[in-house]
Amino acid sequence: MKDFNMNIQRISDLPSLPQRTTDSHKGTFGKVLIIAGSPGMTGAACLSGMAALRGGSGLVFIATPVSVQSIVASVNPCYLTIPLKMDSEDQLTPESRSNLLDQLSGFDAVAIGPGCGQRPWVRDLTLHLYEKLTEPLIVDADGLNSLAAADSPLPDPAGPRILTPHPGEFSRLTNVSIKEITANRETHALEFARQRKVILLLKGAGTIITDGSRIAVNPTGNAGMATGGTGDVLTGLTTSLAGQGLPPFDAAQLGAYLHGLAGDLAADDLTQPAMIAADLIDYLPDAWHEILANQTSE
Ligand SMILES: NC(=O)C1=CN([C@@H]2O[C@H](COP(=O)(O)OP(=O)(O)OC[C@H]3O[C@@H](n4cnc5c(N)ncnc54)[C@H](OP(=O)(O)O)[C@@H]3O)[C@@H](O)[C@H]2O)[C@@H](O)CC1
Ligand SMILES: Nc1ncnc2c1ncn2[C@@H]1O[C@H](COP(=O)(O)OP(=O)(O)O)[C@@H](O)[C@H]1O
Ligand SMILES: [Mg+2]
Repeated sequence: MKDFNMNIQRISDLPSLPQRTTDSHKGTFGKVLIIAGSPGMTGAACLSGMAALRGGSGLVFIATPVSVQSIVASVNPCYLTIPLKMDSEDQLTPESRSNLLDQLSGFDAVAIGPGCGQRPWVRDLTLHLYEKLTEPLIVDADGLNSLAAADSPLPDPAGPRILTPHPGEFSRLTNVSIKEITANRETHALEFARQRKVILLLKGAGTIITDGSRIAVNPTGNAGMATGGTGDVLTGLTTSLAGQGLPPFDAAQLGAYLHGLAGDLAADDLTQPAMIAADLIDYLPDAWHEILANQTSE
């Protein structure tokens, strides 16, 4: 295999950041939608929504089941929420589905999966968005499980797709064992991205980002991030950057870098055992400081 490794040695190797001119307004930095959350897993929705805000999005909407909408809305006043109403078959009601789909073209990027649970509505919506959405779609967690459970082979997507599995989710997607994936991460990641025409962000120590030809191995992050919710944070961050107009590969690469850098800064202050996913959000400003300072100095 040709050596495509593009390890980020210097911050200037990173993709260029969205520029903030003095006359910018919240519409300049993207309006994103995150379809996330369910009873018992509202945290995933809140974490990804807050991460998208700290990623620099102008507007963040969280579409979540109406039964948990007030819980999700209560955690942070800066994102908005859209209620998802279910019928007796645990599918979206026709009104709720059309209301959501009618709004989609107004978003610059969409994410689905964090904390959704493996419900009929999640599978239906994930497969519909995966095939039809023309805007960038980030698929994580139960969105990935929906793709993995699909009866027929996945169609070529209508727009850019960023899939963000950990090895367990990737094993379900590929029917390759976790052991084999872990032993040959780059090979399996490259092949999947090339075959499915998507950006694959394979999480773990040394997260891999590939579009099937280019490949980058993320140098930031630490084992303190092995705590529930950190993947949900990455989904919000990646969606935010894609919503700000970064090409999908760059959004995934910069998202992973920022995410891991926030994790490293959190670990320095809080120790690896004591840090939690919410700390990554609190340390994103410091991570931005480091990246922005280096971008101007180099
Ligand atoms: N606060 C909230 O609301 C939170 C909500 N969350 C939501 O929970 C939902 C389920 O997501 P999930 O990742 O927790 O469970 P799942 O998809 O079953 O994967 C775990 C399995 O994969 C295996 N595995 C192997 N390698 C692995 C690796 N490197 N990293 C991770 N796992 C690895 C692992 O192996 P084992 O532990 O057996 O060794 C285990 O068998 C999802 O919607 C998510 O958004 C969470 O984000 C947490 C906070
Ligand atoms: N040992 C580690 N070193 C670096 N990063 C890690 C390590 N363990 C976990 N991470 C990162 O933490 C995140 C875990 O994602 P995920 O398993 O989806 O968490 P959750 O679903 O609980 O939010 C990924 O971004 C992964 O790269
Ligand atoms: Mg996850």
